[in-house]
Amino acid sequence: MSETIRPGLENVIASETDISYLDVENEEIVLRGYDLIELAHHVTYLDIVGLLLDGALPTSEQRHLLEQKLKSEYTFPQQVLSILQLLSEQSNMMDVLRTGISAIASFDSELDDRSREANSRKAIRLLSKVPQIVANGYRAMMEQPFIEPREELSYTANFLYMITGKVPDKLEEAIFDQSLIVYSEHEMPNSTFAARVIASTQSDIYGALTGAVASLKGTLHGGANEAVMLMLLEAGSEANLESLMLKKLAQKERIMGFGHRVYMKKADPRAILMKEALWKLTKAKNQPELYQMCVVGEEVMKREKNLYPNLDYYAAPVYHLLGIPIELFTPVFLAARTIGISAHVIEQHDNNRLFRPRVHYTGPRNLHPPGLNESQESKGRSL
Ligand SMILES: CC(=O)SCCNC(=O)CCNC(=O)[C@H](O)C(C)(C)COP(=O)(O)OP(=O)(O)OC[C@H]1O[C@@H](n2cnc3c(N)ncnc32)[C@H](O)[C@@H]1OP(=O)(O)O
Ligand SMILES: O=C([O-])CC(=O)C(=O)O
Repeated sequence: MSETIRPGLENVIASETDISYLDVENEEIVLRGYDLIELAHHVTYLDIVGLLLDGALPTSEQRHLLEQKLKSEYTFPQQVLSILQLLSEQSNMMDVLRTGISAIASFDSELDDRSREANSRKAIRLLSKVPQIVANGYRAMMEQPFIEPREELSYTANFLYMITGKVPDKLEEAIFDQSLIVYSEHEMPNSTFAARVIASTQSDIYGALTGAVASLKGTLHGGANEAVMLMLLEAGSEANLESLMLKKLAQKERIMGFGHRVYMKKADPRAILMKEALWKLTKAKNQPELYQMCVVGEEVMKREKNLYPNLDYYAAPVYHLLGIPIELFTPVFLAARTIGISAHVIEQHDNNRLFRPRVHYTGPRNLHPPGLNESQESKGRSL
């Protein structure tokens, strides 16, 4: 057995996949052969859903059918809403989401059918229901009345509407849609790996996604977008942000929204796209200070640590300007990533090999229970 250890499985190839690939050298996120950033400029989130689920970009007729299918699954079990209401009002919204996804599993009659067709149908159901858990889970915590999806709105506009209670304008909808695209899929991050590990036991797609939620909650992963916004609000101005960052760095703290296991010394292409989106939004909403503040933060980190922003750094202020509560930034990330994770679970089930790595053991050996002489052979417990 090879004894090479890669802590954090850094650079270890864990799977074969035809879903996506981070081509760091050429600064491209490859999504089923396309450049994700190019897609984000030219297609919608629903096209990405079709691409990830069926392997090809949908025609406009197929896109329409896909949207109809999603909307036909909007019905939501009242029992799950009641479960969400029973949770503590102090709950972290990712925990609420985790509970909600776990609970809706029991209402899916195809839960234990691992066929590609059934898995695809379950992915559609999840895409219809996860945004509702995000929006109504928050309402349950805030003791606000639940909100119903509106079928006359696009899938994306409805998601934002259910969160904010306000129908977004065209720019807000387009920028939110772009954010869902860039969050939709990213090769083998911790959450996707967690989902694939779970799916590799032949467990179901809901369980795999539930595990992925727990993974994404952490601040070294999806939780960073919320931490970024809290930092920006704490600073409140360009000058304060610089001094806050310098103080954190002097205390050897990590600055959320910077660095990345795969890109690390290169720009995250998605952050560049969200930076452009932030510029457009701050201009439309006449709030240039927020954009300027983020640019200063980026410059400080480049100068001090030679680190680049990741997607979470620029998605955070974008979500803030779209009126999304900070506690929902990471749940929205998960909702967008539901399609990517579903594609990975389907691929895992289609071509499965159980994940079961080994360890390099560093603990003691040859210990014996008290009272047993080292030279005596263990004869087992006499009962
Ligand atoms: C969409 C996403 O999920 S993207 C990730 C979102 N997460 C964050 O933004 C959290 C902040 N960033 C980080 O903690 C890291 O960059 C990670 C976890 C994303 C990647 O980390 P790793 O690949 O494990 O890199 P590692 O921890 O080895 O860092 C390498 C060096 O860069 C430093 N570093 C990395 N990121 C940061 C940061 N955000 N702030 C300060 N220093 C950092 C580390 O301290 C380390 O320095 P050292 O060699 O002097 O000890
Ligand atoms: O790729 C990663 O490790 C984290 C990330 O950026 C993502 O999941 O979008």
